Amino acid sequence: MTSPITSAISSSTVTRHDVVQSGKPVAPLKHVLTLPGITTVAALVGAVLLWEGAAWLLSIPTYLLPAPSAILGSFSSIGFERWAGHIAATLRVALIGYAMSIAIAIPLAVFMMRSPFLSRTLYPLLVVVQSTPVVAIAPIIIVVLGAGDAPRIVIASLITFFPIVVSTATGLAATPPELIELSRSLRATGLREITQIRLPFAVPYIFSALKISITLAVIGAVVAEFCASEAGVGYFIQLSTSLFKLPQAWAGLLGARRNVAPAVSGRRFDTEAPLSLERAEKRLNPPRSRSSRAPPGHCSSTAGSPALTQENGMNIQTDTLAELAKEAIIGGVGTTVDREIPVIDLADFDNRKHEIADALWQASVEIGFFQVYNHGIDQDDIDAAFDTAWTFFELPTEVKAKTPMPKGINAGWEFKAQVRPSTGTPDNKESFQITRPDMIRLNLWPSEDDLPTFRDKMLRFERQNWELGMRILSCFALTMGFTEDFFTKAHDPSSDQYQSTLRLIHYMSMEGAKPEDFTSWRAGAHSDFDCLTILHQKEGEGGLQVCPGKDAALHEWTDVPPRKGYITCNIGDMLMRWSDDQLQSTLHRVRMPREDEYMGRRLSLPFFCQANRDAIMQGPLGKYEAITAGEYLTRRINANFAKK
Ligand SMILES: O=C(O)CCC(=O)C(=O)O
Ligand SMILES: [Fe+2]
Repeated sequence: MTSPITSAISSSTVTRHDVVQSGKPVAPLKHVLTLPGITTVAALVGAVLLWEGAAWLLSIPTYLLPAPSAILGSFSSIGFERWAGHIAATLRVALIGYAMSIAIAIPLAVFMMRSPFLSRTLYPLLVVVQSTPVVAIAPIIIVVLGAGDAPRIVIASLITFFPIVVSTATGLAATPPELIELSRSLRATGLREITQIRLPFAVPYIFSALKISITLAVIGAVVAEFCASEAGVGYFIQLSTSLFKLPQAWAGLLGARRNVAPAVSGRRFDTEAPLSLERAEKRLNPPRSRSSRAPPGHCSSTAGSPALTQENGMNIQTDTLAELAKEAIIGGVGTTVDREIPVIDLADFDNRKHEIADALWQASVEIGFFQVYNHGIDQDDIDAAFDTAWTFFELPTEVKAKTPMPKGINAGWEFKAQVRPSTGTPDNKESFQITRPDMIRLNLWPSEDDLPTFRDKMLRFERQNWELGMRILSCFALTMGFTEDFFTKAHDPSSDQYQSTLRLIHYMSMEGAKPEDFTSWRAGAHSDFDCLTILHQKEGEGGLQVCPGKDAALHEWTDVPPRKGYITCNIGDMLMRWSDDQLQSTLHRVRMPREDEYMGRRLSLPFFCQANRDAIMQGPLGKYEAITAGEYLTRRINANFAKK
């Protein structure tokens, strides 16, 4: 096995460049040569030396090709103020034209996407304008608009306009249709569909066009200055050539390359300027370790291999599971409202089964969350399970890292590795997951030396939760018209296909944390993958919030405070599918503590009743295509955990 620490902690500071297979450091020279820009600078210096040598050896006349040293000489003879004046003039024209173009092109693309009529009418006109060489129409525009900056700004704007309109329209139209359907089913307004779904999805397309257009804007400005101007780099080059001052013309050309282009694009070699396009793109569209972005025009995903992208705090996924689409559009903070969470008494279960089944059904159809009491698990057993869980989290990192969670598997230890599709940031937590067959198959139990009796205690608690889960699920089976043991058979614990999971979660203490740490989530908004979740929490360690389906578009969240003696339960996506969407798998999340709340560590122990791998899930109405619980779960896990 590779070092457990490096394989378990995905955000390790050790990079592949630093270590080769043998573990020895990479040779320093090789390291230097791989530094970005070094080889480019070396090639540039070589080319300049060759040019200089050729100019002297072959005695090339200065008016044909001046030597680099002659160009350098004219640079210094021109004077800084003159340079700065010409560069500023070109910059001003290029940037105003570029900004004007963006201000018109993006709204126009939105209108064209909304109106096929407008699109059919305007698109051919745009193609005609684009295919007319700007050099050809520049003199006409100058005649029409007269002297001053106006004609030059229009020319810079015209040349940049087409790529921005076309790319933006393409990005807006490429939004996955299931996301649009989902937003409409959540009654999102047209404006919200554009601003929160289509535009964020189009961000990479728009930025590709902006990057191309920024250099086009400089070309447009310089071309316009060739035709009519009294300042600017184009004017300076034109003037220098007409006076046969070729080294000066070359200096003007290199000055434009060296100063104008990087200034407008915000890039100087590999260093980012504070206002660069790339920085802006990263802000709107932060790359993440596990996201795989398709370049504009390429759709990268196939069913079963989810690809995630994040746009403006909202994740867009290309896996076709509708549940992922639901999670993807609910990353924001939203507001908090009070709602009643149903409370159900499970006492005298066998005699009251039908009454309990009705109460469970009603709660699950309406909100998908409920709390049960008289549930049959002793409070002492629950308290003991929390204590045992803490003995695991207290272990030194290197001991926990002996049992790391393998890729695509719901078992073992992970540290801040779960990135929710809703937020795109890792949950602020660590967890240890117990999925019985995987623990043996992949040797994921902590050893008895490291943690005596842990395994036995956790297995006992796992079994108690399974029993409670099956009791509740048998009520749903009754109401759905299945045999009472339908779900118990689908969660058969004696099968090697068993994949129900007991999860021990430790949310880090926020005592003394910086204000910015409170902007992340302990657990980002999600719906559970399973049939039913049985969630043990400790009184005083709140933070769980739910956002029921019909109100999801309003982003209204409700706190569900833990109460001693009550276990919070919720329907998961497997059961929602299996019931043809009659039962609600509700979005929920764990927020950071508020100022007046307990700031210490938070523990929770959810048990996820996940149907066995070989169970085929399909509801009586066949609303969803049949899928095995094994495939379903793998796809959901892969959409949540970093690829290793
Ligand atoms: O810790 C909690 O209260 C909720 C955890 C949760 O929702 C989950 O792990 O799916
Ligand atoms: Fe959950």
